[in-house]
Amino acid sequence: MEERKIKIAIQKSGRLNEDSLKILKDCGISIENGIDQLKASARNFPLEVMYLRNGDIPQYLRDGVVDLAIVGENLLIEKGKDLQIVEKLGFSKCKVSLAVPKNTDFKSVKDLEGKRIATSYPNTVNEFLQRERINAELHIINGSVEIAPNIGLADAIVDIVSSGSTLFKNNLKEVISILNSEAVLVAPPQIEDEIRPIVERLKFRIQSVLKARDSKYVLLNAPNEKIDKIIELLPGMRSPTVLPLAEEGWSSIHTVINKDRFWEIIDELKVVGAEGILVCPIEKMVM
Ligand SMILES: Nc1ncnc2c1ncn2[C@@H]1O[C@H](COP(=O)(O)OP(=O)(O)OP(=O)(O)O)[C@@H](O)[C@H]1O
Ligand SMILES: O=P(O)(O)OC[C@H]1O[C@H](OP(=O)(O)OP(=O)(O)O)[C@H](O)[C@@H]1O
Ligand SMILES: [Mg+2]
Repeated sequence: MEERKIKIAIQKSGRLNEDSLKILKDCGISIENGIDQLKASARNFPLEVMYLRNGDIPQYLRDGVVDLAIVGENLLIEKGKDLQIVEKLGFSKCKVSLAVPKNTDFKSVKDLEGKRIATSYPNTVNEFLQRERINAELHIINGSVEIAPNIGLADAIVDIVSSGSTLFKNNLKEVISILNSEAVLVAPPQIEDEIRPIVERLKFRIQSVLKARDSKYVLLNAPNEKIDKIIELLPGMRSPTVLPLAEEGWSSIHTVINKDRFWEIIDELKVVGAEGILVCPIEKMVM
């Protein structure tokens, strides 16, 4: 009997497409490429990719057309509250924010009372307005929401903000951040027993890739009398590796450092006497 494959939905084109395929590739899963194709099979993993519109994916998951998907977390808040997050993926980070024309004197959320808000995310906005006990009029538009205030269609907008340059170009300012989002691996409310082991295998690989993306492998040399001080500064997976150098009285120390704390630790290491510091990317980290 042929092994059951899991079907994963990836955005057909747009913000999530490239990084979604990249994370699968980094998991060692090679997919025959073809953006014009609707689906593609992995050569070395029981997985089939279906290229779909982001906005359609929640319904495909519920209908069982696909078993998993990569979408923006903001989409779940908008139309996928019943779906479950299997893993947060760390890319496509953005906010869903309320913005108003730059020259608007906006003091608080109360200023929205009776105003017109343009958005592509009506459920998210309605939930926000209810929470804040505000009545406002929604204008649902599917794209280029940021031009709505300039053409007189709305007093405010709610849309995705990342660098802020779209707001800037349209003379708008962000006044309230409603939620934060990043790409997530999602599943329907119930994962079928038959595919659960494959989902777990994929999740394990993704976690190894994400941990590696967050970490650097650091090698350095130090005189033996400085080793204790240096080790105090190093987190490491368990504890750092210390190896003798050919030169008497010196050692090489190897460890793993989280990229967020990286420069801070390197500066401290130099101060206590580390030399010849090498920093290397890590491909996978299996814990
Ligand atoms: N500027 C951005 N920076 C970072 N992430 C973003 C940005 N814009 C959108 N995203 C994230 O990527 C997801 C997909 O956005 P994109 O604009 O590519 O597709 P869409 O128009 O929502 O969907 P569809 O595939 O249905 O056309 C969003 O839900 C959001 O999570
Ligand atoms: O803060 P920024 O970095 O400017 O990003 C925000 C913009 O990015 C998204 O649009 P996208 O470029 O995906 O185009 P779309 O409207 O066609 O989806 C989003 O809808 C905003 O318009
Ligand atoms: Mg968009």
